[in-house]
Amino acid sequence: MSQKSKVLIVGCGAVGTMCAFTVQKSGTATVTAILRSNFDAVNAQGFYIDSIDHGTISNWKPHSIVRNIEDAVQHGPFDFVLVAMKNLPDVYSIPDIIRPVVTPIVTSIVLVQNGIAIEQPFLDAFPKNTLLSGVAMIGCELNGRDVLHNDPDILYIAPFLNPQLPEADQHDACRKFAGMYESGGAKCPVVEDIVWSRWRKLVWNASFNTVCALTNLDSGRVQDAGCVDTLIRPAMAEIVAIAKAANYTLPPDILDQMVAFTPKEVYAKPSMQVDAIRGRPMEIEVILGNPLRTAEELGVEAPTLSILYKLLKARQWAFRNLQG
Ligand SMILES: NC(=O)C1=CN([C@@H]2O[C@H](COP(=O)(O)OP(=O)(O)OC[C@H]3O[C@@H](n4cnc5c(N)ncnc54)[C@H](OP(=O)(O)O)[C@@H]3O)[C@@H](O)[C@H]2O)C=CC1
Ligand SMILES: CC(C)(CO)C(=O)C(=O)O
Repeated sequence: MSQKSKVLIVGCGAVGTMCAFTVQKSGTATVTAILRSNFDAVNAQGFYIDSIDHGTISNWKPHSIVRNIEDAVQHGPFDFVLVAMKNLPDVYSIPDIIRPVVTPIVTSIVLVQNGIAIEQPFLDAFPKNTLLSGVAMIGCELNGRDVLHNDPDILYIAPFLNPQLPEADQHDACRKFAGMYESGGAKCPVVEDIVWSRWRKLVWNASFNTVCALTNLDSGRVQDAGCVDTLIRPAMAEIVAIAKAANYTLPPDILDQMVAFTPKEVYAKPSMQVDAIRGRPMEIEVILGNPLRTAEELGVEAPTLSILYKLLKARQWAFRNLQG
């Protein structure tokens, strides 16, 4: 019998908990999760998960839970360190945070995060480790120990190739992770071009996430309010133009696809709106800052994204300076 993989979840929020659940359900891994604000609640009663993929599960716990990175070290060395924290390079350095649990050669780092151009800091910090880049098409929210998972989990994944390691080993690690994820009951397609997948998802995140966060209207009400034509489609079109200038061509009907992917009656709150409601830092840099920097380098006009970016930065300033 082959040995179980050791998996550590850093960022066991909405997405991280669903990843932890899926990996543990596969029966092929032992899962350690770092919990912070909800450690005591989960330690006492476990998570309550209401999942469109897995059904209703009460009192679920990862194999081990710990309070911080230092306490996680004893459960390693890890084969996979799955990062599902918010990607906030303006607030913290994730490579610095995970460094104690990344063993050279042994550990593959798996990013399950939104945004574009998020991989390079990890390649720079960990030249001896495989990096897997994952784009999650999931919808979920965590409140305390309660997870509502209402949009099926499809995790597109690929190695973000590290030129210092044999390519075959990186593909092997990716296939191993994807196999584990699929046997846990979710979808995990290995794709050719993960950067293209990131641009594709960014079309939604840079428009719906940002406008919902700024207006505090969910994905249905923001459409009732008329924002699709005034803000959302213009923002989407600018992402498509920046991607094209960067040599990533998206399908001609991508705007219609993304709007159709968002039925009004679902009334979902995108993750950035959830952060805005909670007064937490938002992923402004990886969702708007990075594409805007690419636009500037490549000479693409992006007036709508630029205004959304400035407004979100001001909103974030208010969280930090007026709300403590
Ligand atoms: N929610 C969704 O539907 C989707 C989200 N995504 C992306 O997935 C990623 C995760 O999002 P989401 O799950 O919504 O985020 P959450 O805010 O629900 O979860 C983030 C978690 O990270 C934890 N955390 C923060 N800092 C640290 C740290 N230093 N060490 C350990 N844990 C830490 C937080 O703990 P605590 O709360 O205790 O501070 C929290 O549990 C983001 O990039 C998001 O854009 C992608 C697709 C869909
Ligand atoms: C598109 C969506 C809602 C879920 O896939 C998302 O990415 C988010 O909330 O940030």
